[in-house]
Amino acid sequence: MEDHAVWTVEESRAHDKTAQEMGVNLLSLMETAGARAAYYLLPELKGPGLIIAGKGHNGGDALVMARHVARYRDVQLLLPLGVPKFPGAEELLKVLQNYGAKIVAQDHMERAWNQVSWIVDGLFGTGFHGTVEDGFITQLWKRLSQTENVVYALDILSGIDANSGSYMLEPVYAHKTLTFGAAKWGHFGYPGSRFSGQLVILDIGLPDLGPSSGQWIDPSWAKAHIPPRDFYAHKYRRGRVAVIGGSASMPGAPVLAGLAALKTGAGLVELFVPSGIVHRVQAPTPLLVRGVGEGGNLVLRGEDIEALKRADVVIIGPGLGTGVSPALLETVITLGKPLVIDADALALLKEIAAGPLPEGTVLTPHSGEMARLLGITSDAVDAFRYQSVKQAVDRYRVCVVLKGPYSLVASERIFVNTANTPALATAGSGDVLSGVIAALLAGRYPKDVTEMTAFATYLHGWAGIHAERDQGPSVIATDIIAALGQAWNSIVCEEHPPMLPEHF
Ligand SMILES: NC(=O)C1=CN([C@@H]2O[C@H](COP(=O)(O)OP(=O)(O)OC[C@H]3O[C@@H](n4cnc5c(N)ncnc54)[C@H](OP(=O)(O)O)[C@@H]3O)[C@@H](O)[C@H]2O)[C@@H](O)CC1
Ligand SMILES: Nc1ncnc2c1ncn2[C@@H]1O[C@H](COP(=O)(O)OP(=O)(O)O)[C@@H](O)[C@H]1O
Ligand SMILES: [K+]
Repeated sequence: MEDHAVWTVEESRAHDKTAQEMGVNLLSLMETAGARAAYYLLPELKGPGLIIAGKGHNGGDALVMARHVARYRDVQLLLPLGVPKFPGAEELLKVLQNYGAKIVAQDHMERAWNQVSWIVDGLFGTGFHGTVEDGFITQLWKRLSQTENVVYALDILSGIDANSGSYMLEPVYAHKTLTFGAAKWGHFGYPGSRFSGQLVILDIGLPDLGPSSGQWIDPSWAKAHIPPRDFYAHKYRRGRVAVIGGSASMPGAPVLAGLAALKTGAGLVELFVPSGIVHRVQAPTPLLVRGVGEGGNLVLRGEDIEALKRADVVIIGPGLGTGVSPALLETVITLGKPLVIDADALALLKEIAAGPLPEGTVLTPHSGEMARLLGITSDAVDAFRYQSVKQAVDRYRVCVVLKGPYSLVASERIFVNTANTPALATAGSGDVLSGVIAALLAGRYPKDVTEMTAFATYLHGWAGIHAERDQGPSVIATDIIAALGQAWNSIVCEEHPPMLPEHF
């Protein structure tokens, strides 16, 4: 059984259906889900509480949970959509009342609210779709958004679309989400991830259906994917990275990418920047710097191309600026080297004829760059991150990283980066990521590009976490580079990043 899977709604239903075909009846699936949620939560449920149950199976889980919790706590049950519709629901309701749980009438909701200290949301789960028209539910969610009580969500906070993370109701911040079988894409999408709180994955004995659409990165997975080191390597064997970028207004970006690549373990890094800015990037660093073209124009000459051919991986984009001809990218593609296409080079990609990109290439767009690649708005990318990254993989047939909190690293399967901190939201942080990815891909060991890139995003995330531990809110991109050493250590020690999903 895959331990760290992420499922679509369809995958979740397939597990449910197969379990039933194998002879586990629906009521016993709900029994396991509701009981596991109850006994996980009981130690932290202080005083009386309110459980909200909907009319589908998420409501069924809530009814089971209510019965188990009622043995130890005062439980009130709210049924905003009436009695659940599945066979056996009436009996579940009777039994939980026998155990002492009380059903609250809708017009007594306010009184019940004032008597409780925790609330469990079992209104909608993976079956939620569309918008909410029901006036009472809208009012209930408004009330919930203002509550100071602790809110727990069963499977997924009601109103979050489990395939995307888009959300339709008033903002409600769950303290924890107890999800069944595996995480869902909606837990990592936007704004779903904001409202889910700590994600707890409860094993409810569903069958193993093989590899899923993706997985979240777990510390043990990361440790197992630390690239091996050759004790006898010399700098030319550790991997050679070229960075093409820089412009009068952004001379620092290729330097950040280059330093990050060196610090991640590339043996040698050479920057290819417009001749006119060479003097501005020759800081006292171990980077080689080559001026290319005339003044501010970045045009590759024959000798530059020969130099580029010596690289194992070429990063193109950091600080490139907008006035560059798409022919530059076309030329670099003809080298056939694995590329990390970042920042302004992603805009060039949209303009060139769509031929196949070199094997081993990685695209690293943030939402805005992804929006331009796909010809949609960045709001649409944010609302459908899982779908957007899949679309980009289908179009370009290479590994694509959709950056942002819970970055998605995708090819056929999708990895979710679990090492996150807002400290990474600082100018140049993306340049650092492109350097980290390129250095890991340039290392000469057997590798899967998507797995290595997923590892790179996790390492970069950990560097951000350490930079924040050292610098508090004053992290800048060079602090992230400086913290890469500590980041490796955290991975070796299988340290847990903040808000890592828990598994029970
Ligand atoms: N995966 C597994 O193996 C297991 C899964 N389990 C649990 O099952 C859950 C999925 O159950 P589910 O399919 O019954 O859907 P659920 O989320 O309860 O809601 C459906 C109801 O909501 C309604 N509804 C929807 N949108 C609406 C709207 N906008 N406004 C108003 N109403 C709306 C919808 O109405 P309809 O669309 O049919 O008119 C229907 O009545 C899953 O999250 C997990 O908790 C466990 O029990 C055990 C194993
Ligand atoms: N709130 C956040 N949580 C986690 N990671 C973040 C957050 N904000 C930004 N990041 C990460 O920081 C990097 C920012 O990249 P990018 O936007 O390209 O920055 P820049 O263009 O300034 O270099 C990405 O790796 C992104 O995933
Ligand atoms: K729910």
